[in-house]
Amino acid sequence: MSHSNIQIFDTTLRDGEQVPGCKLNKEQKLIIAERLDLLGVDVIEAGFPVSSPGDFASVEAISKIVKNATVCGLTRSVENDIKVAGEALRYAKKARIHTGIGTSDSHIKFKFNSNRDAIIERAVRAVRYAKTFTEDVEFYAEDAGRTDNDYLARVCEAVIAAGATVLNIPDTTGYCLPNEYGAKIKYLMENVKGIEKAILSCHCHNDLGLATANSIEGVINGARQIECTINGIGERAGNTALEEVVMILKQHPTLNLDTNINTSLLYSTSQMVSEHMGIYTQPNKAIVGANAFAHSSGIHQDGVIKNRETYEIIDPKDVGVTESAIVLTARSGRAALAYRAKKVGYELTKLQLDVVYANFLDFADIKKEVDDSDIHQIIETSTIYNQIISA
Ligand SMILES: CC(=O)SCCNC(=O)CCNC(=O)[C@H](O)C(C)(C)COP(=O)(O)OP(=O)(O)OC[C@H]1O[C@@H](n2cnc3c(N)ncnc32)[C@H](O)[C@@H]1OP(=O)(O)O
Ligand SMILES: CC(C)C(=O)C(=O)O
Repeated sequence: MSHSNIQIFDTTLRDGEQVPGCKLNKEQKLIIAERLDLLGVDVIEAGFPVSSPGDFASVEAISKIVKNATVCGLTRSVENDIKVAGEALRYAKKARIHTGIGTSDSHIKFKFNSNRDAIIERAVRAVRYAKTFTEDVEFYAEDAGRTDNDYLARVCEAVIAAGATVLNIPDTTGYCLPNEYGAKIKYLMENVKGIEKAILSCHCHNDLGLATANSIEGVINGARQIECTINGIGERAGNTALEEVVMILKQHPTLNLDTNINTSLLYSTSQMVSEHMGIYTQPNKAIVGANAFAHSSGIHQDGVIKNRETYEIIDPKDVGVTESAIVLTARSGRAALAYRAKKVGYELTKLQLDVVYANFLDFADIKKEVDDSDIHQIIETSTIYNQIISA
């Protein structure tokens, strides 16, 4: 079976930048946009042009420099938002306007004090107007996760008829269970007239820690685009993490789903975004966290030294990490100590290792991590040091 391509829509510069305290200036946005283009994302959501003169200028500047990806600007279903986005995107080689409106009963009642039919009319008007600036118009049905499927299908049909080519089905509040989100996508694939003229997109939030799982269920059920951010940053608990969905699809070839991402740039891109945004990445973060390829317990270390695959499903080089780390702690065993001692120049016999290991445990019990200089000290202060160096 041939593989289907999943489009990666990166929204680090838009939804990612909605994180409190992580303002980026134009220069930083340009650096990140260039890197995303190199990484191989298909779409860069560069900002929300009507929101401020600074964001307009950033989207315009990004449009001028991006070579391969489509550059996208977000709008509400408001004529002036769309006009301003069209202007900001006018230099892009490939431009997309992303417009939309809330479709859940909660949004319709409380945000818009409106009704279902009127919301469809506003959606259609927005898409038609966006089409006067670019052929590539994506529509988001905000809070689709809590929108009932029949009405959502009606919205989708109406905006496809108006010319939308991508239908974004956001789980805006991160509410859906993976099977529910997958079933929603399946329902739309099976019940929306004209669905063959558009692709469905997953935009999932992480309020319950399900953003990645939901996005994967979405593409398994027929969606062909995932909206995500580097390190999963984004509004509240964040968005689907780009590095996670990309590596899931790569590590599970039986899903027959591919992306265009150059995965060897994932780690350095994560570091770059974290530095510019001033947002620290948790050490246990999947794929790009400092501990993602670090082993500190003896049984695991022994396995990894014998064969990396015993405890690693990803080759660190595939994501741009040079090598796995064997971290020495009080939970480490002899195999790990011998491995690290060899790296700093000591080839220990089995007998020598037993003696040095006893010394090591005293040391490790009072230190969080035993480093290279500690290893020298442990060996130099051991009773058999002379025997080790004369060998
Ligand atoms: C789920 C998401 O992530 S959506 C994107 C969220 N990102 C942002 O909001 C960042 C950019 N936003 C902004 O800069 C500002 O909110 C602006 C410029 C868009 C609007 O600012 P203001 O005009 O001052 O409005 P404010 O933000 O207070 O309220 C939002 C208004 O937009 C309306 N609105 C919200 N979403 C939509 C939509 N998709 N389509 C049409 N109108 C909408 C609200 O109903 C409200 O209108 P009201 O004042 O008539 O009640
Ligand atoms: C604007 C839309 C796509 C969004 O960010 C959401 O619904 O979470």
